[in-house]
Amino acid sequence: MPDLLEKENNTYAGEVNKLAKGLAHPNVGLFTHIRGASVVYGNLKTLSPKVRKFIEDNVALCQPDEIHICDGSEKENKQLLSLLQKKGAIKPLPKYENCWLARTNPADTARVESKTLICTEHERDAVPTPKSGKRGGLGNWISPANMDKAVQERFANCMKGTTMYVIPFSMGPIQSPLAKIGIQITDSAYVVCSMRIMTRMGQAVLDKLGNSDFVRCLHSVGRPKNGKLEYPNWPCDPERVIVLHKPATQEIVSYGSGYGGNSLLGKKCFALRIGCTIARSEGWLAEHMLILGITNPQGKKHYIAAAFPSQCGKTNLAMLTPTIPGYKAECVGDDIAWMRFDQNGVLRAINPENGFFGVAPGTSNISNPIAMNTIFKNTIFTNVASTSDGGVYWEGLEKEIDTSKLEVTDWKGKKWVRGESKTPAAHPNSRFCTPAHQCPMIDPNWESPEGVPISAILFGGRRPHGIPLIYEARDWKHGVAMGAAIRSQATSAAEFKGHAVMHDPFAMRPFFGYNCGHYVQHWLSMDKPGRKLPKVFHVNWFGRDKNNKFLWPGFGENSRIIDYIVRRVDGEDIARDSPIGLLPKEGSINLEGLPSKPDMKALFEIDVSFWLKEIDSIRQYFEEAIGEDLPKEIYDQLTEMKQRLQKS
Ligand SMILES: Nc1nc2c(ncn2[C@@H]2O[C@H](COP(=O)(O)OP(=O)(O)OP(=O)(O)O)[C@@H](O)[C@H]2O)c(=O)[nH]1
Ligand SMILES: O=C([O-])CC(=O)C(=O)O
Ligand SMILES: [Mn+2]
Repeated sequence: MPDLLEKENNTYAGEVNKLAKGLAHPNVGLFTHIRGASVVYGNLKTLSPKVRKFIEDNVALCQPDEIHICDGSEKENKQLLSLLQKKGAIKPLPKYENCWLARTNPADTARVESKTLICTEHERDAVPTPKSGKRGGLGNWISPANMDKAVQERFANCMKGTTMYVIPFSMGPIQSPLAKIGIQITDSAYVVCSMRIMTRMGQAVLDKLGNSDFVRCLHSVGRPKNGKLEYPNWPCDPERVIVLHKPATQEIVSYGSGYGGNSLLGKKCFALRIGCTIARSEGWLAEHMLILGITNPQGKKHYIAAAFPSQCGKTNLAMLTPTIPGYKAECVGDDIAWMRFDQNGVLRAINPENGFFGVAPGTSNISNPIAMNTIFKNTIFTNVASTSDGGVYWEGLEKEIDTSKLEVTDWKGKKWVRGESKTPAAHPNSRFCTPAHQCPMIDPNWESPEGVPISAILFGGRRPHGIPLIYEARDWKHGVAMGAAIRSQATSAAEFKGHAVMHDPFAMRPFFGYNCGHYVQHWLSMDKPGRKLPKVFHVNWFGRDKNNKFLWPGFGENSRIIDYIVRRVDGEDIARDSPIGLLPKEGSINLEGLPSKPDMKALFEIDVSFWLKEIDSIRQYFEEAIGEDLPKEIYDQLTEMKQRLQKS
């Protein structure tokens, strides 16, 4: 494949002139300049002085040839998609409507936690002080001077010969008082098209912004130091990847990766890492949580929010198809929740995103029919396999796509044969990026400016052994301790190998924007007079039996647990005490109609020796990773639980 990016005439203006005559934005042709770079798309006049200054500073740094100010229009989107296609960065999937496939450099397929840093004056503001030099794994710190250096080293002249895109975007519905605005600069059209799906993007955001401040986001896919691109279709610089956040000035800088979690800066970087620092100072919560609406057979509706680590079932639960009769589920969000108590003391949540960036493998009509009814139009797929009929394929679709009659090309672009090929067809962290409004069960209130009221919060993770299917916190403090103590098997969402059980407080380990201990303190501080605190639960869909089979059928059958939760919220007397929290009374989980009875004894067994060990390892982790920064109340919770277990 020739490196089209190298060619001078491959600039955006060149493309527009050659390819897209008549499609171009009215301002193309009326070139103006910012520091020598020509504005080839968009209207400089609509930019506030602050936005203009932000662009100017970064033009001076990155030295792009051209500047494109995104308006978010359909026309613009079409142009960029055809540009990406021409460059070989994406290919169309003609089996579906307006769907595209991107294959990344195989070295750029997931978030890189070790290269994700928080920049503060004092290290302790960003990360907890670990005991005696042990690495805590709860974030990485960088000093302001080193951040400046890292930026200079990577960004100086990094956009020479290319186009700089300026993306104004809103996290949250533009008119919501809970929404926040960012501007992302990037040199990737893939990022622009993806941001258009994942956020509210374009001119309307600039109109709303006026001359107010915004979160400053700078991104470049970068280039290796030697200038050689191993995968010209997917420029990146894996060796020098870095994702930086400076809460004090609300700045995000990301270099070297085009993969969503590192490059769509509205998502993890803004909505979680910077978001949680804003939330802390303004008294609310920015969380790695799905938001689900659930209406019971009597017509009463509740909303729940749930935090599970990456690849642990948020999207699937957010798109639940209840298997018990009379229940209706509706989706507000699948990954991030911004929540604040209103003047009536009700916790209200918005989904700051506008689309789903979901894990493809495992998604099927059996596991998640709702996702399957969402993703086959206007979607960008990344690192899935493709089929000779212009469709997509991944592990989990074996029963739905007969690959014996088709040729399959794996995520790396190689021929793949089921049963013969030794590697998976799709990358385990391959994703779909799809508009939320296409979801057939999207909640009528999903864009409600004031947010939806939250009745229950769930924490969970992948725990093969020892952790029951569901248990309930005794009170808020216990619930906060539950969140802080989340552990889960590693997945392919980040760079870790294997399935070791890792600690992941609040499912936020990769996403803390400030010291995790202070974060836990912030959660404790939510308990104020006059507030209706949600009930807190811990769930585990991933328990396994002796043969390593899942004990619980999961997916749609999780509605049986959601049913139990909303009945608890409504005050039903169906829980019993146990040393670890409240467990369902026998017979209180509706199992009617399940094709085979799960082993409820195994699903709810409380093995005292397991739990004593579990508590010791959690305490050890807290002491080593968070130390004195963790509030004493949380250590007390562990002590009390241990005493209860020892008495039982
Ligand atoms: N056994 C079992 N697997 C599940 C269940 N729910 C989800 N999974 C699997 O877990 C994997 C990840 O599920 P997702 O719903 O995409 O996870 P997520 O938390 O949204 O992931 P991120 O987008 O990385 O944050 C998929 O392979 C699912 O098939 C369940 O109830 N039981
Ligand atoms: O950020 C990403 O890569 C995708 C995601 O939702 C997660 O990992 O939680
Ligand atoms: Mn996620």
